[in-house]
Amino acid sequence: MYKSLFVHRSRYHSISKLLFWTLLFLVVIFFVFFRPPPTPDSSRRLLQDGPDWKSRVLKSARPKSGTNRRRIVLVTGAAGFVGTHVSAALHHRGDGVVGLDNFNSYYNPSLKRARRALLERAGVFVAEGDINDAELLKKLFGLVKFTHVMHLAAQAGVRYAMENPASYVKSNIAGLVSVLEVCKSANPQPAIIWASSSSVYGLNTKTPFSEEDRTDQPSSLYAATKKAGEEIAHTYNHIYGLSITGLRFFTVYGPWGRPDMAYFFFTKNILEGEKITIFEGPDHATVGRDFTYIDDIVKGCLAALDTAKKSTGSGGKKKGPAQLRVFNLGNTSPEPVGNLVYILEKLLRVKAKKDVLPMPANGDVLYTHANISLAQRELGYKPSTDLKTGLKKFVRWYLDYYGYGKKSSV
Ligand SMILES: O=C(O)[C@H]1O[C@H](OP(=O)(O)OP(=O)(O)OC[C@H]2O[C@@H](n3ccc(=O)[nH]c3=O)[C@H](O)[C@@H]2O)[C@H](O)[C@@H](O)[C@@H]1O
Repeated sequence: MYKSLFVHRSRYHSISKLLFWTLLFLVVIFFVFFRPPPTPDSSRRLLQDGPDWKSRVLKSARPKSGTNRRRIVLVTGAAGFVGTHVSAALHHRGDGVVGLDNFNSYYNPSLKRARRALLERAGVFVAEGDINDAELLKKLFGLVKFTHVMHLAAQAGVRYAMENPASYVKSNIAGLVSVLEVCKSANPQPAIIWASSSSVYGLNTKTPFSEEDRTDQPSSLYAATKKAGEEIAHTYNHIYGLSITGLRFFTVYGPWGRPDMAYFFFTKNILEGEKITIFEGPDHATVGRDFTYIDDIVKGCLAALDTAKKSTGSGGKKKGPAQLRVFNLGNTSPEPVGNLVYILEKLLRVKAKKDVLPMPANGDVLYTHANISLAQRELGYKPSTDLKTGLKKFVRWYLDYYGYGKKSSV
């Protein structure tokens, strides 16, 4: 009996040994042959460690020689619509500019790459990376003493917030905090100008919207994250002495624009003979927007930067009260969405196939209209492009960029 038990045990041992070695063999094979490829983050980090990356950052950050410009600006979201235009304008006047963008796929990143190519041809380097990457931000601030941060990176779009709410929290709240954290610890601290939104007025019915009006009734998660951003700005200003200016943009449009916006995809659909939907409010109320042309917005951004006072703290310590501002940047001449479509039809010489439908409960608001007196007074902001002129410039760019023929009136 002992013998049979012994035989049984030794057989048991050899089976478990065999199992053990087979398992080990499989694990080794898995790691050698099926190891996951490096994540985009780690391969990006390799790029960021190269000497070429550093020298490109430093070169781009240098203000134009022969001018007395001293400003060195970090532009986040530099490959975005507003970011590209603002970076180009800052560089053009001689400021040092370093861009940062994560090239996410909210809309076709090839448009973002094309914008980056445009900037790089002009001499602006756009580093690839995320505003939530604290290590990357530290590295940039370690290399360059930024005087200003133009924080334009964000998850944009009102209606997409219902599809992907987490992306709004990640970019517009966590991302903003990450940028403010690196700014507060910098020595000297930069002044910050950042993109808020007209959507913070939410269900406010008092028009035109003034900075003093209530903004505690956001109608979309997008608006709520922008409103949260304004409160977060207050906190960092209060605790750390950061100089912060928030800009409430009103439906910005123009060349190199965002394909998720109505004027952009209406143009595409009209040209391709696809239907477009025009929303209307209860009792057939007209839906309207204070559409604002990109060049006017750029002027407003630069004026905000030029009038920003220095932050008062350094290395995470406040030394005194600092500037905290918020401005409407709109056109102050709202237009019904139907009018936008009418102008596009004329410019494209194509009749749109339209459906007029009640506005779904998707976070949209009925109407926006900016009171811009404060920006006029403090920034000298004076928008000068009407919707027809602005759309003409947009359509000209669109036809050229997407390679359409000449069948239009522009
Ligand atoms: O002002 C702002 O702060 C916001 O402006 C735009 O948001 P929105 O004004 O909703 O711009 P679009 O998405 O281009 O819509 C423009 C108008 O077209 C209407 N629309 C949109 C889509 C559609 O299929 N049909 C339609 O009639 C909307 O109701 C809205 O009145 C931007 O997308 C936001 O990122 C920005 O923050």
